[in-house]
Amino acid sequence: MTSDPSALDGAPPRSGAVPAFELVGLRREFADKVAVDSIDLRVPPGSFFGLVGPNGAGKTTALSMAVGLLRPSAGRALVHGVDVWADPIAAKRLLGVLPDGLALPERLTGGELLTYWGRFRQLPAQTVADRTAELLRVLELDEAEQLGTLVGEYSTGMRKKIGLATALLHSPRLLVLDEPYEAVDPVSARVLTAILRRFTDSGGSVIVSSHVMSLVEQLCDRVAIIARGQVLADGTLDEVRGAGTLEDRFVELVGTTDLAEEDLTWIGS
Ligand SMILES: Nc1ncnc2c1ncn2[C@@H]1O[C@H](COP(=O)(O)OP(=O)(O)OP(=O)(O)O)[C@@H](O)[C@H]1O
Repeated sequence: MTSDPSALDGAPPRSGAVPAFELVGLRREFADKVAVDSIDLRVPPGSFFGLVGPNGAGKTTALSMAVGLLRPSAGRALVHGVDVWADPIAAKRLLGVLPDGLALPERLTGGELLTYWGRFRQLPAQTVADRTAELLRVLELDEAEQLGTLVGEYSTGMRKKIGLATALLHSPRLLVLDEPYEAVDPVSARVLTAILRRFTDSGGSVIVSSHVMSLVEQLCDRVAIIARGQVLADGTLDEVRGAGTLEDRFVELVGTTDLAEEDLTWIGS
């Protein structure tokens, strides 16, 4: 990874390569609320990028606009130079997405869902069959498949995993994953990390959103901290966290809400 101090605080890295992911003045209002306030971000190819921020910071709104799920009020989102809103078909070929609160067809098994998804993506039938079997095995969903378990009967973590499998199936160049580790058990989390690392090692780029600073610190080589719809820091992990931890930097930028002596005194009374 490049270590470019100009990448701090929203300034783009100087690298000439087309970014894997770029947001330019991306903005979204809901009535009179500004959820995402004209943000700029550039993520070089091969990055493992973490988007962190407190609840309500605008992470899901920004990522939803960036992958073509939510129309921006203003600005642009580009995937490997392709404008997601001007050329959605080309952009979506490059993109694998795990959205927040993914709506899945509940009456299909995981295998049926992947088969349907692969055909919808116009992949050859044999490729879909091979990748489906492999993904179900690696993500430990094969036993549920053998039992005929429907996606509607999946646990929250299993739903995350099948969602990730749909994002990977067409072998995209960029993965955008909203809270991929949420509700995933530690063993599955290791498998997920191994998959994502293999993906970046082979030249793919990953964007994850998370609240878990230690996880982002362990996984990501680039980070942005967002709060109140604005990017407060952006750069390599070392640039953003400086001499302390990412959590220290996060708290310093975002602020804390301390529990006062007189708050919630009725608890345990
Ligand atoms: N459909 C909507 N209608 C109105 N306001 C919305 C809508 N979606 C999001 N918001 C508001 O936009 C802001 C950003 O929300 P968003 O879900 O993007 O935050 P987030 O960083 O993903 O939060 P969390 O970490 O809690 O998931 C919040 O104030 C939220 O209330």
